[in-house]
Amino acid sequence: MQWLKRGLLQARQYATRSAKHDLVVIGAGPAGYVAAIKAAQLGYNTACIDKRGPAGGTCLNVGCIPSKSLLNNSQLYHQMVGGDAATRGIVVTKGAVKLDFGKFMAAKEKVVKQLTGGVEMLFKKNGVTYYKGEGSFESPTQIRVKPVEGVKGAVEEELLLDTEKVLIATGSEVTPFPGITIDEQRIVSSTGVLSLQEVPKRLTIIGAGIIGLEMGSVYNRLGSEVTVLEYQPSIGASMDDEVASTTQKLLKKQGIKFKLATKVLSAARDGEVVNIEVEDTASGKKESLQADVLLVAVGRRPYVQGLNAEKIGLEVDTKGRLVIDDQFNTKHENVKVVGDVTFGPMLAHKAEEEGIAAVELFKTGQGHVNYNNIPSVMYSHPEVAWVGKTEKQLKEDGISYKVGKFPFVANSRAKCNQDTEGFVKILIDADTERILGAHIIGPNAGEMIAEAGLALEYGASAEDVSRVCHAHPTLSEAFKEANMAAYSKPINF
Ligand SMILES: Cc1cc2nc3c(=O)[nH]c(=O)nc-3n(C[C@H](O)[C@H](O)[C@H](O)COP(=O)(O)OP(=O)(O)OC[C@H]3O[C@@H](n4cnc5c(N)ncnc54)[C@H](O)[C@@H]3O)c2cc1C
Ligand SMILES: NC(=O)c1ccc[n+]([C@@H]2O[C@H](COP(=O)([O-])OP(=O)(O)OC[C@H]3O[C@@H](n4cnc5c(N)ncnc54)[C@H](O)[C@@H]3O)[C@@H](O)[C@H]2O)c1
Repeated sequence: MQWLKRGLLQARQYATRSAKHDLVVIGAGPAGYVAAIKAAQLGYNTACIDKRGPAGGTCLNVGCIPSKSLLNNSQLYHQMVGGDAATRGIVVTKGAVKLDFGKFMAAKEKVVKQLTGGVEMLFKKNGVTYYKGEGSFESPTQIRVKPVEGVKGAVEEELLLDTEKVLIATGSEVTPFPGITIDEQRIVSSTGVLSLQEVPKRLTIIGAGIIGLEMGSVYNRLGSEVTVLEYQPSIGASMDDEVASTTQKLLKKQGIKFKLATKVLSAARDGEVVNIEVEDTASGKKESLQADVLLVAVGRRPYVQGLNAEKIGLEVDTKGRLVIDDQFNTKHENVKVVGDVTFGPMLAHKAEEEGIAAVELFKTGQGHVNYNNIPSVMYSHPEVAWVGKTEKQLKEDGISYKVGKFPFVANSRAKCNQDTEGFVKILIDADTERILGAHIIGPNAGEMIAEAGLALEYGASAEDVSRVCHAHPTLSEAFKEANMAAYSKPINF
């Protein structure tokens, strides 16, 4: 009997604990956490798994949120020390304003902690079970949760979750640059650049996309000599061409140096210095550069490591994205995929919309995301924001269009704010005058683009927007006037 007792005890020790849920969401980033909350609200017994520990994914931990804290506070600092305060009659005694870089970084960490903690509170409030651990497929209806070393609050032993439905939201990771080793000290990714120990004297950035330009703006304002190396002949990834060239002009005026059409041949750390070899793609001329910190920001790629997606035969395309149909379905009818790990722009708000739509599709069979109406915002100063079609896309699609433009220099609020750089550009269908795209470079462009999104969603014409009473004096009057310019004439320019 003694041996039987011992055997039973051992079996109990080795048996994997299990739990049952209606829906398991893998990943607690903007796609996953929003989906999990929505699912719980719709009555599903929902679990969410994340191996990072703190919820919120890339966006809250090492993306949108920390970068916007640094952008906001560096702009404030720059306004005080860069002479801007003086032009407003605010006297800042030379040397009186100092940067406490430790506290500057602590402010960023505080907001990250508040928001990631906030998500975990929302999980509790809505009855979502949160497992801190790595989720992997055993079968389409069984997910194993494994402990993760070093993660506070992680599950202590493996769990097996039985579930009816699974939503994959495992996000993305930094795209490596072949031959360049990231040490997150001197050669950093977007994660390392958010946590530097000091302001580098020389910061070189590979990639003039959104991360490169946002982080370049931060350190340029703090006093670094910033050089951006870009393979393409223009900056700003998918921006409208005219907006991209204006953005480059303004960032150059702020002190950022650009080397476009430039191929990076190699980069390696030598003690405290990073040596970079580049080549001009037109002339073939080679050049050696030195930096104190090198940021590699050449994009992000889908992340499926540890998911065991192959065990259930999920398809991955040549770019590493999990393949789905237009309702987020994989080959298994109970497994859907949303966010950065699948098709579409890698943006937090796109991921959130997909999370909600996928859960609604599970529940009711109805759910939708309008991919022609996903805004993009670059949080530089001035901000750059756009939604809908660019001129280039309209030309490629053979759609005839009209352009309405209005500069902020003619907007009274921008004048009061002494912040007049940039313009609003509206693209409308030449026949119907329906709005097809909006492109804004200017103060608060990121807020203003929501009005364009609303107009686009409801099929508004430029005249519809122009006949809506906009408060005076506001920056949004520039949006109204650009619409007037598109179908008729503006008043103030
Ligand atoms: C520096 C930077 C700034 C950015 N700024 C903005 C911005 O201002 N606006 C914007 O819209 N977008 C921004 N982005 C992009 C944005 O962060 C992403 O588009 C967004 O986070 C994608 O959400 P997601 O939920 O799909 O994936 P993620 O946020 O990447 O979340 C995926 C989560 O899944 C977890 N996970 C992965 N595999 C497993 C597994 N097997 N088991 C358990 N957990 C797993 C990961 O730990 C991660 O927490 C920024 C990105 C960066 C890097
Ligand atoms: N404000 C925001 O919404 C925000 C902020 C940061 C990041 N993000 C998202 O994060 C993702 C990643 O951002 P990112 O800036 O790394 O990518 P990105 O795609 O925006 O830009 C990458 C840039 O690197 C360039 N590049 C690629 N290979 C190169 C090479 N070998 N040499 C030189 N240049 C090269 C590309 O031409 C491009 O201009 C993007 O999808 C972006 O949407 C969004």
